[in-house]
Amino acid sequence: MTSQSTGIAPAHDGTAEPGGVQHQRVAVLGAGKMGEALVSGMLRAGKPAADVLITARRAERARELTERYGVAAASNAQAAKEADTLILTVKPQDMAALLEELAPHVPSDRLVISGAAGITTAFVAQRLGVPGLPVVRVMTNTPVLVDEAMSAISAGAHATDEHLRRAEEIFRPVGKTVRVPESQQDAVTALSGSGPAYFYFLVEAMIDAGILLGLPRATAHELIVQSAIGAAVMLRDSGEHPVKLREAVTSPAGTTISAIRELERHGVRAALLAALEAARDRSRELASG
Ligand SMILES: NC(=O)C1=CN([C@@H]2O[C@H](COP(=O)(O)OP(=O)(O)OC[C@H]3O[C@@H](n4cnc5c(N)ncnc54)[C@H](O)[C@@H]3O)[C@@H](O)[C@H]2O)C=CC1
Ligand SMILES: O=C(O)[C@@H]1CCC=N1
Repeated sequence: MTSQSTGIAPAHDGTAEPGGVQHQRVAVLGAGKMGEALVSGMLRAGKPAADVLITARRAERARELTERYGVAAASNAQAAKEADTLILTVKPQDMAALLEELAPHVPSDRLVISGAAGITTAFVAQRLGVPGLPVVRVMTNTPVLVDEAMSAISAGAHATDEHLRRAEEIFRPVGKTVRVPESQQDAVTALSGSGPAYFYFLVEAMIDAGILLGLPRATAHELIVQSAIGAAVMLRDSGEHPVKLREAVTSPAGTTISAIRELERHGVRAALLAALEAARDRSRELASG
């Protein structure tokens, strides 16, 4: 595919639009579930579709995204040439091959953002082999789809505050962002990257419990989902520690403490500690394939 066929001009660095808005072109390389969520988030946040490019392995997938969002599709090499910021959203296992394909085409003034679990900025920088190339690592999560993502952002060796700010501009409209040292990213991946899955797992188990207690599935589902939303909003908005919020539900000799005793007896807390440790360890392993 040529730039003529995408109808987009070569990359430019931060041209000021009328009104002073920075005009940066962003390419999402490997637009699967997370990549698509980011594209839709950037568009919801007001980024013009003309400033967003996607790449996909299958032509059919590229066509689907161009039709759905009005963004242009490109090859990986072309995206490297035409976008100021390259966001890599392939699976960790596909990262080495993507970087090998990109390496001859990435100019040193690009910002590369890796969103893959376990892949370090050093892994990306070493395989691209471009001296001084800024690389930022971001771990986000699927609530990016509803603008409630938790995205943790870390600078690689050559990434400056300005590069972190550019990454935040992309991820902040779709949720909350924090800056963390890269040494914490495997733990972050275990907590907030995978975190939504643990909550879904708990909700699924509690719906089953409702069935056990004789409730219709739809009723159990509605009761637990709304309780989860209510609890999440209280956690976020009250500023209270979860222990305090739990204590407020737990009446002396009441129902909640009977349930808590069973959770403790079955080692749910210990299971969560072990589970997140396993996720952290798996994140560490992913860069080695
Ligand atoms: N799913 C999740 O909850 C989260 C995922 N992540 C990370 O996001 C990344 C993507 O995950 P998903 O979106 O779930 O995976 P996905 O499989 O839906 O998307 C990856 C896409 O990359 C494409 N691809 C692979 N190699 C390519 C290449 N050389 N050129 C162009 N396209 C290529 C694949 O065809 C696929 O469409 C992973 O690295 C994962 O660790 C991060 C946070 C949360
Ligand atoms: O399960 C995974 O490997 C990805 C990374 C974080 C969430 N999902």
